[in-house]
Amino acid sequence: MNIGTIGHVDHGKTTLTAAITKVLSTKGGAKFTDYAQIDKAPEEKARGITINSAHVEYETDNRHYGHIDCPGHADYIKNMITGAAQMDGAIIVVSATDGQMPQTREHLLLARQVGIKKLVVFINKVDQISDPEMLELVDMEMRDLLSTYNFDGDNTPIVMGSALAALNGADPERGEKKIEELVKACDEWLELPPRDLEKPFLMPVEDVFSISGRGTVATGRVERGTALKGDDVEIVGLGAHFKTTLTGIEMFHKELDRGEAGDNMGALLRGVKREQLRRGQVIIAPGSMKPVTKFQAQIYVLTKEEGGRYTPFMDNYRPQLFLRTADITVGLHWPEGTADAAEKMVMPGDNVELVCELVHDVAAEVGSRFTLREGGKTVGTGIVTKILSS
Ligand SMILES: Nc1nc2c(ncn2[C@@H]2O[C@H](COP(=O)(O)OP(=O)(O)OP(=O)(O)O)[C@@H](O)[C@H]2O)c(=O)[nH]1
Ligand SMILES: [Mg+2]
Repeated sequence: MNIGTIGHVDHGKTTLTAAITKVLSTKGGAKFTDYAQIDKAPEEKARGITINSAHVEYETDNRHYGHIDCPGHADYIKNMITGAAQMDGAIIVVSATDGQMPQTREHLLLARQVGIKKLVVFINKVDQISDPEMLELVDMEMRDLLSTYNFDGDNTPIVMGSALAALNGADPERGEKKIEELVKACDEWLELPPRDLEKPFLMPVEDVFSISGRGTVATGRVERGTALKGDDVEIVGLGAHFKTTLTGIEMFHKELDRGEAGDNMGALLRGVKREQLRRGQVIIAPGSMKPVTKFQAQIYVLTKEEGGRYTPFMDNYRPQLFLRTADITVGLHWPEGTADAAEKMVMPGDNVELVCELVHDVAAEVGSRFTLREGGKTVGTGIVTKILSS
């Protein structure tokens, strides 16, 4: 399971990450990764964007966790939107001395936008607070805030402790014990995501061939789910929306009965003409996704250092949108009701919510990720947050 620490700058995310590895290392479930090793931020390339983040791993009695801690606020935003740090759950860290702050809220919103369903809260730096009523207040406010962003504010586990004490091996009541409590809360409250194989079948069409005497074959890499020879499937996107039957599955020139997530396969489709299929469409389990032409999305606009634009853009900016194998011109607009929409600019480095109007329909759903490109370079990356029209 993949998790990570999120929350306002300086509230103790990195200290907590180090502390978790320290406490679990004494039980043999982790290799201790000290603070300085985490904040060294090894560079990684993900989807054409450089992303600074640190990955650690640890194990509890019942789970293996991959854990991501990012060095800076902008990195969290990029990570969450690009999916470079695909989190199935997260620990939101909030300092007892400050309470909730702007990035506490922003990270909660983003967590919701990228589809994280459950969180665990760690109220940190309790060693600096002597008034128990203060802590109660932070607890109450966090529950309210969670509910505001559609998380389960009433039942979300909140653990109060000191990451620094745990890291330094001081004050086990506020330190080590609280880390154990936190990890237990993660084990019990955070839910494992469905495995790709259990999801409905989806294969983006990469290429199309006709094979004389047999019919039309679409090739691509299965993104999720499983398909069996003889299954009903649906073709969606670029003006198409029809049902057919998967009459053959081919891999490495061999006929097979089954294709699944991760496979590169050829799909032989009954009664389909070559002209009916195009790169950019998807072959899916019937009814599992719809064609859409307009949606709202959370978008991160790359800086020039990241290979993005040098200049801001305005309403109705029209780059190319790449979603799986599809490549479609899109008009970007401020959501309805935005004040001064005609003059408002989007700067490189911004994280914005915009409406995307496509010139052709594409199969998409809430959570679908895409990139925006212009003149051969990636200028932005986004995730669909709301379908507006199909
Ligand atoms: N008193 C006290 N200080 C703490 C505690 N946890 C962390 N700190 C201190 O708070 C400061 C910030 O901690 P970090 O772990 O770097 O915070 P962060 O959230 O990772 O910060 P950014 O990555 O910059 O957003 C450091 O000086 C830590 O030593 C704690 O439990 N008690
Ligand atoms: Mg940090």
